[in-house]
Amino acid sequence: MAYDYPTEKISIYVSDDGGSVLTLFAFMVAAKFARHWLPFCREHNIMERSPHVYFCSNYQHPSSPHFDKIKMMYEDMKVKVEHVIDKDEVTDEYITDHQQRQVFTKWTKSFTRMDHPTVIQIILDKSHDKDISGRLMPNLIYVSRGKSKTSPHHFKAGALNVLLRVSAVMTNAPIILTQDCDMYSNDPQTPLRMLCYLSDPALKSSLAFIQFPQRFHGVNKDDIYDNEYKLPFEINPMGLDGLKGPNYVGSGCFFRRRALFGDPSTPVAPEIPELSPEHVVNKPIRSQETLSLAHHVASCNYENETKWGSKTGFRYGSLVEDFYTSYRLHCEGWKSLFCNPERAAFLGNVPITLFDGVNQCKRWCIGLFEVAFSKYSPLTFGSQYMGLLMSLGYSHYAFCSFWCIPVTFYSFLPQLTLLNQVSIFPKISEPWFFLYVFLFLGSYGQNFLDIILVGGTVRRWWNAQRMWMIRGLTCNLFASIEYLLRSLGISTYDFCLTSKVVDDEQSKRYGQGIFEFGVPSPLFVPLTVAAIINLFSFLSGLTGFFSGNNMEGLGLQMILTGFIVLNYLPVYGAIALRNDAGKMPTQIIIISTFVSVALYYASSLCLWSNNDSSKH
Ligand SMILES: O=c1ccn([C@@H]2O[C@H](COP(=O)(O)OP(=O)(O)O[C@H]3O[C@H](CO)[C@@H](O)[C@H](O)[C@H]3O)[C@@H](O)[C@H]2O)c(=O)[nH]1
Ligand SMILES: [Mn+2]
Repeated sequence: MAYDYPTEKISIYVSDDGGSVLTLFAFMVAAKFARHWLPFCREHNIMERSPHVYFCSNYQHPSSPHFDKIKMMYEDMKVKVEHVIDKDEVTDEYITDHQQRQVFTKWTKSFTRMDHPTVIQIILDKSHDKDISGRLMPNLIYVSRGKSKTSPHHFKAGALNVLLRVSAVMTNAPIILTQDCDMYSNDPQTPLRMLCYLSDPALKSSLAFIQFPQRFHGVNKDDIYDNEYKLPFEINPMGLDGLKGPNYVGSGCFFRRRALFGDPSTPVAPEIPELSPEHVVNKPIRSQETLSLAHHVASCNYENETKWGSKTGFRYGSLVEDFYTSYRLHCEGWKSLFCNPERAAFLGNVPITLFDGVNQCKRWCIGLFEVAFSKYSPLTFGSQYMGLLMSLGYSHYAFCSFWCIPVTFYSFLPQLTLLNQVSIFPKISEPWFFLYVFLFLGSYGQNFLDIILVGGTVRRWWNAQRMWMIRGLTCNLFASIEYLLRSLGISTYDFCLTSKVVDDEQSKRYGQGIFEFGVPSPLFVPLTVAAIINLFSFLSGLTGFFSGNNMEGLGLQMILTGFIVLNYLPVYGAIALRNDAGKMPTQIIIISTFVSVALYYASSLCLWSNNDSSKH
């Protein structure tokens, strides 16, 4: 709302997919505060337009009565919202007028998160609502789409399509910014940057969207979980920008509305003319007609037998609706652009526990598999419609979980054979030895350069490569198994939201750079087994060397195992040295020990019988 842009041209649609009366209440209170906040930002030319960030930051705030007053208002607003959240209901004391009471009556007894009618509430209307300086305010509209247990809701893509339709009926602006609930705008000038591109006549006809990188606040010093994901959010998009453009990453992206309705040359007409990007809205948003049409297009059955999710709007069929939508747009012939200004345009939250991080990654990997093995697979369909390089770019993501295969092999095979003193790699004297060394140094060297060149540090690189290793045995592995089970019809999956809850102890440990396990989840078993086997294998190798056994040909295995042990130091700490709530849960340690011992015996049996048969 506080962008440096004519306010009467901005409309904000807030999607509350959970349908919570508390969210609506919070926005009503926030809108009141905005009447003071917007003029305050303009007058003092403030860069931090998120009040939370502004008041938390340590900048030199002007110490004027004006500042103190607005800070007090902000605190008041916060207390009000927190109070209502604690009570878990909007009590009468907070309802100021009849109109508000009217809205809240929509939350009847039968209203649940998964089953409720549409609620659309105009909180601010740019044709009447003014701020305290007399300027008109942007539209602020709360939308909670209708839901029923019997109709599919398609997760975030479904929510975005409802916003597309409701906004078409009410205001139909040609440019749309999508923004996640856990992100905020960090630069009031962003719309101007975006307009430079979108109004360029040379680009205009085929430019579908402009993607700003996902950047984050609150990442700890060395980014222990590689939450910044520099590769997919910053490094790769720069490369893709030289082809058809970066993929959409779900947030911080400006779309041309037209791009969601057919390819650049042949528009796909929506089922009612009011939804067409060409439609000119000529009724006030509060008119009965507009409101009832808006409710209609937001209802849970509206999409039945329409092209929504297949030919128009955000596409359905993958948990990574962002990736999939931009993939289909690129196939249709649209282009995109990457805009990466020095000051982050948007900043978001990161998961602060390993469990949340790998779970988020697991959802992405499953979603990517859904694209990889769909009839629109980037390898077959993609290479036909957008060229080899672009389709390789998309395939590289779509199939990324396959990393679990080499990572699993390299985490167990050299170690188990080392424990049994069997050599599997070439000896130092053989020429093949240098191929291994070259491949290892080459891929690690490239990754190192990539990260350093975008301003990363050596420690950040180290942590990023460690997380790659950990993801191979957690999210990549489990995503592959779950995808397989789903394909066989054994299970289904869900969009597990990334946790937005803040636990003080967890935040503290995250701040200190301590790995947080804590949750007794099967996700951690392969990782723990690998940690145990690598440690024992490395120790047995060391004793072998020092006691003068014949260790010829085991050098590479020793180096690899030592490297993995070094990477797993935080895992050993979590298993043996810690006592806080974030340590490795005892169940996981016990199960993993059993599995490790079993693996060791199984491997010895295999290798002995092999040896025996080769002697015969
Ligand atoms: O059924 C749903 C599920 C999610 N959301 C919204 O989707 C957004 C992203 O959800 P979040 O839990 O924050 O997931 P992340 O893993 O952090 O999201 C990343 O991954 C998603 C794809 O899986 C992208 O859409 C996001 O933009 C990207 O930030 C949030 O605003 C949610 O409110 C819905 O509206 N309805
Ligand atoms: Mn998120």
